[in-house]
Amino acid sequence: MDHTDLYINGAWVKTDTRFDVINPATEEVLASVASAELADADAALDAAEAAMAEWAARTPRQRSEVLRRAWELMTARLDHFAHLITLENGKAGTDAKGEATYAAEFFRWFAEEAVRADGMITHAPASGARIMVQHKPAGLAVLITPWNYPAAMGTRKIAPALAAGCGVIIKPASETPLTMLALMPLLEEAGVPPGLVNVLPSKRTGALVDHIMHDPRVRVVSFTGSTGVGRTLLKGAADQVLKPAMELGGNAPVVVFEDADMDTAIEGTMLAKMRNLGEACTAANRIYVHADIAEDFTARLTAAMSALKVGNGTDPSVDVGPLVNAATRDKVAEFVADAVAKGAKVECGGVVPEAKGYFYPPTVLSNVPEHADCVQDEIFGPVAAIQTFTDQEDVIHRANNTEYGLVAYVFSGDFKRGLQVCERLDYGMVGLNRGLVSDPAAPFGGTKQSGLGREGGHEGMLEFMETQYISASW
Ligand SMILES: O=CCCC(=O)O
Repeated sequence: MDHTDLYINGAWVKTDTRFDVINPATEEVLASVASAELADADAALDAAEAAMAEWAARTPRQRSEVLRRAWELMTARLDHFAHLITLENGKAGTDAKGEATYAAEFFRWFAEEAVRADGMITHAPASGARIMVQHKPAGLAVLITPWNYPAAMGTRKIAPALAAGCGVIIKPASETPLTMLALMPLLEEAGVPPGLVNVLPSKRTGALVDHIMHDPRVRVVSFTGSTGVGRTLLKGAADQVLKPAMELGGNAPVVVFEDADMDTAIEGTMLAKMRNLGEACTAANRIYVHADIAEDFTARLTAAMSALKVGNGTDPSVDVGPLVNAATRDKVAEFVADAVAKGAKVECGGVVPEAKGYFYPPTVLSNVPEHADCVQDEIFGPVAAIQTFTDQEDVIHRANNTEYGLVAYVFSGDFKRGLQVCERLDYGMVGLNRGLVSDPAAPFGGTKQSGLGREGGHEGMLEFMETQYISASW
């Protein structure tokens, strides 16, 4: 591996302490990576502060052109990034290429948004003073990214921060720091000045992030990961009253009505379930199928899941790679064992293979009871848990009956009915006759315990900006 050290102020910094990154398909050590300490965080903060002063003073068009170049460069190197993603995360080649493309697209989208930081000027109704509203870069941002999308969850934060004029410090997941480190030479080549983007992998995540969040120069904390860690970060952010952007857990329901087109419903459910082998906060977690079509739906979903080839993601014929680590694989196996003990039927899969690697087979469970753990919590793996319903009001209630509110999916042949149901679902995003909502041009984010703020779309850049209002007379 070429880039395994800290990246601070445009330079590679070695450390005494290092940690191993494991290939989930082979369980072998892939690389030994530098682990940042608090002094490294201080150096990164100094570098980001200095670089941001010059970067924020550039015109929006100048910032936009650097981001556009980053998109061009990454698009030309998708295979390189996809390979790295597969090596450290495990996901299959098609998933990895999809992620690399998605990741690059955030640079293009925010290159286009950088020149659209709108404002407003109007008259105060009573005093007649001019009300002038503009958006300014918020300050330094700390970005904490997860292992499930080592590239895309980083670029979804870096691109809007840079578009807004902010400097950043990234703490990538300890399981998957290599992709983010490999992105740094590309950003240099695109014209990102030294110090503006710094990457600090670390085994001391909690202490490091807490230290950074308590530096008064930091104004934004942006995190993607579990709700539990999000709550801890929010508590830490409160001390400095940081702007939080939190993309947290999900428990996505899929509702398949009796009037749904079956091909669309199967294709959409497969995508919602198996994109990223289920290791996504958007993954279908509870599949509610109308009783009249449940038998047919279950048989067809089982056939589609059974047809997927499991193996090392570097093999181009493989559809499903390993899960990221043993703990994730074991948790998935526990969810299945719990559901079966409570009455669920295994339609396919459900057995951990003997071979090396953190593999879990695509699995379909039918007759899953509402009190099964996999209905209450995020599975984060390739397990489709099917339940049935007969009444529309009942299924809306069950779909909303969770502390999470990230994404839901609805399948119905009646567009009016589908939209009416979508509007009654308490979720930040809903897919109607689609199993994919993620799009750099759309505001990604959830309600309730699924988080605060939005990434992508027009809203994404505003997370890194402060609104300033000037009351003027002239
Ligand atoms: O897992 C979280 C995000 C996935 C996505 O952006 O589609």
